Amino acid sequence: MAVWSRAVVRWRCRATNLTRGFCYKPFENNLKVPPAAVSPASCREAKGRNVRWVFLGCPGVGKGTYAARLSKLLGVPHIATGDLVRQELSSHGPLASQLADIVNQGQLISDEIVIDLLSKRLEAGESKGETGFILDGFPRTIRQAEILEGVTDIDVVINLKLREDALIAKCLGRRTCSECAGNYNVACIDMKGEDGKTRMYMPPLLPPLHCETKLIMRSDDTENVVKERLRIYHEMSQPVEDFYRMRGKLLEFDLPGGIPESWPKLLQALNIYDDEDKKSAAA
Ligand SMILES: Nc1ncnc2c1ncn2[C@@H]1O[C@H](COP(=O)(O)OP(=O)(O)O)[C@@H](O)[C@H]1O
Repeated sequence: MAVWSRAVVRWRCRATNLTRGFCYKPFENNLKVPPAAVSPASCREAKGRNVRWVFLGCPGVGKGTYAARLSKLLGVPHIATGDLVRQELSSHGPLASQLADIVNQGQLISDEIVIDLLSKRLEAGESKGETGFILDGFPRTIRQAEILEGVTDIDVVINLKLREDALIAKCLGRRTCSECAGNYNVACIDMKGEDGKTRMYMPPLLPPLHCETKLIMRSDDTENVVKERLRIYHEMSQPVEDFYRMRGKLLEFDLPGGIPESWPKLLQALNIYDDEDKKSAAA
């Protein structure tokens, strides 16, 4: 059976399991802010819900950062297709050299391959008893969105937004510790509010001393490749925003600044209230 058919069959089988225990009602409107699916909840209550959330947004906007924080807070897996692709690249398996060229040119890998990688990850999680997920970097094409919609009920799609000059600076400032895999950002963004744009201040997220000498950059975080990824995002992935907007699932979130400023506001937008808010924002 072709990779594509196998992937879809797997998705279809999994849908039965993933939709079991589903707590949120799908939205019944197409308003800018989805109300029902994010009914107010304390962290403890929210943890009991098998959330099926998706993060959309341009490269560098912070999908990984905020998805990882929510994943920790709500106790659901954070699944980033970019990470799955990078794992495949570092495995030096049969797909690796084919994928390396595509990723390093800032292009998207085929829907078939990405769905196959994601299906395997979901299957592995399912066998460990995982329910719910926060997807980051998927879907990125209308075809991917249609497949996902066909197999599970996504509750909320969080569309993170940031001005383009800040996105480029953030991608170029990204660093990962080669030892502990911690993610940091050495860029200090302080952009003036010209041409109707609001001032944007994002402090760097510096590594601890013991990571400083072990920092590496992603091979696709060079200026030309970042610009190409942004172009591809506008062409291929922006229509996905409309796909979810029309279904009343899109929660637009303009990042007001760095993590300390944005995190509490994101929780507020998601209707999650947390006595520990201030503590977690500062962490
Ligand atoms: N859903 C997807 N569809 C196609 N390609 C993907 C997908 N997710 C990740 N990739 C590939 O992996 C690369 C890295 O993804 P990611 O880490 O999410 O990057 P970004 O910082 O651009 O959001 C992408 O540029 C693309 O080549």
